[in-house]
Amino acid sequence: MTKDTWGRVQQDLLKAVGKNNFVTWIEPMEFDGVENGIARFLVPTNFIGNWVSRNFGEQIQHHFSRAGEPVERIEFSVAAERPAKAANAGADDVANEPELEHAAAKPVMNGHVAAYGRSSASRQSASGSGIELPGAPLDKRFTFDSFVVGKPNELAHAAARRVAEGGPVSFNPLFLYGGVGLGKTHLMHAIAWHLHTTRPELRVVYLSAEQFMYRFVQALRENSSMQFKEMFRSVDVLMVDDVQFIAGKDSTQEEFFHTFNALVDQNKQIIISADRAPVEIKKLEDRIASRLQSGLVVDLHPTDYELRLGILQHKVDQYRESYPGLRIQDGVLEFLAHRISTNVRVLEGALTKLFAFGSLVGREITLELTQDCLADVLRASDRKVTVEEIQRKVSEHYNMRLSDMIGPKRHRTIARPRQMAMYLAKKLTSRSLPEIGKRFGGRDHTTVMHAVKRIEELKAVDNQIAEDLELLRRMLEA
Ligand SMILES: Nc1ncnc2c1ncn2[C@@H]1O[C@H](COP(=O)(O)OP(=O)(O)OP(=O)(O)O)[C@@H](O)[C@H]1O
Repeated sequence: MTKDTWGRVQQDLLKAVGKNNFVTWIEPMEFDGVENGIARFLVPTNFIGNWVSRNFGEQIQHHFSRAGEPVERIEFSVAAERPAKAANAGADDVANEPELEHAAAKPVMNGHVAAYGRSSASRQSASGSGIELPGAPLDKRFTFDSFVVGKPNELAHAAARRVAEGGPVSFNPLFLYGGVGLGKTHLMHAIAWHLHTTRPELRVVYLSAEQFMYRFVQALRENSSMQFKEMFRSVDVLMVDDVQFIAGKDSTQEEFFHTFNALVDQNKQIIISADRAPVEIKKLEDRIASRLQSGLVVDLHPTDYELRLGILQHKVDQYRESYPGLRIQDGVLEFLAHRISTNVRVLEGALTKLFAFGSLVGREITLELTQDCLADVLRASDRKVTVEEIQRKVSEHYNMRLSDMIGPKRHRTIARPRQMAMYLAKKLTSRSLPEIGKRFGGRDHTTVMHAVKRIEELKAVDNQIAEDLELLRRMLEA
């Protein structure tokens, strides 16, 4: 058995698994020979070894047989750490992002330390290297207790709780995604607070992807990339918010990728959030997208009426503790939950404004007062997308008749856009499945459910559909 055989096997694998997979998974493996039917490889991390074994093991065996060297088993061992990256890496990321130039050059504020569990002296020192653990401050209000659970967020909440409660790592990473203001950051902070109380010995770091990049670029400028690596690799739980930010920033992505692998390898928990699913993040390297999907991916759906009402009631209860005299007329919260369906942040803002106004004028908050005080917010949320608008835009886009959206035709050229319109209706409006079904010619809610699931599957594999959806979404939300 010679290295040439491995060369041939590699060529076959390249054809079989495609260039991206090949570069990400196969190329980093160093062939170490075959002995007694066992092919041995050195890999940079356990994570890569496990992944290759699970996903490409059989193919590798198959191609060895074809090359005349049958192997019964493949074994991986971890090679020594790779040399540090070139010192000028990362410069492009900043150059691509001119407004960051200034910020990246600034030292990261001390106030941004969010490492828990050690005394402040040891907090300063990750693995004894005299470096500060990075992180953003946590919002005291963002706890599990203050997170209201409803249908649209129950899965994300359950997953976050499971991670916070610890135990054997069952899904890593946890990837949370959803539209603006739906509670991603709140859930991440809640995990951090929970861990802080229950397992104070853990080093938990929460930061935005943007801060990750600042730190990285700063480390490169100061020639301290080794400390940077050590620092991030010494944490027990890493949370990175708004990861879509690193899309298109090549060196930061690369560094993030290595940090990610190193932590997963040590069975450390990673929690990531983004405004969309990994495959939908443009300019994110495939290998990163595939790793981000390798754990549990859950989305926070747009809120429904019940959840909004629950959140409002929760806020009112909290507010009552400080202002016992607060009086709200029946129906006001229902009115707000019905009228403001954009996102929770807007809903909260509206309520705060209303409370402030109510306490200023010292009166009961009536429906009339609400309408006066929140006229601008209510007008803005009137501009929300309707199912009818979605049907119109999708039919225009696919050059079909609007009547076919609600008609009985089942040909794919009509059925597929109809499914896409149902999917968009579910994602962009607060209508329930039966309500959407009704607007599509009285179809059953299971038909809508099936459409949503089908489109979800298709957009992961069909670029055209993913792009069309993105375009339509942008036009509708404009
Ligand atoms: N289910 C919920 N219960 C209580 N408050 C919530 C809930 N969901 C969101 N909020 C509140 O709404 C506000 C926005 O939430 P958050 O910042 O977590 O959103 P996000 O998804 O991270 O948004 P962005 O994409 O803008 O970062 C916060 O004040 C948060 O406390």
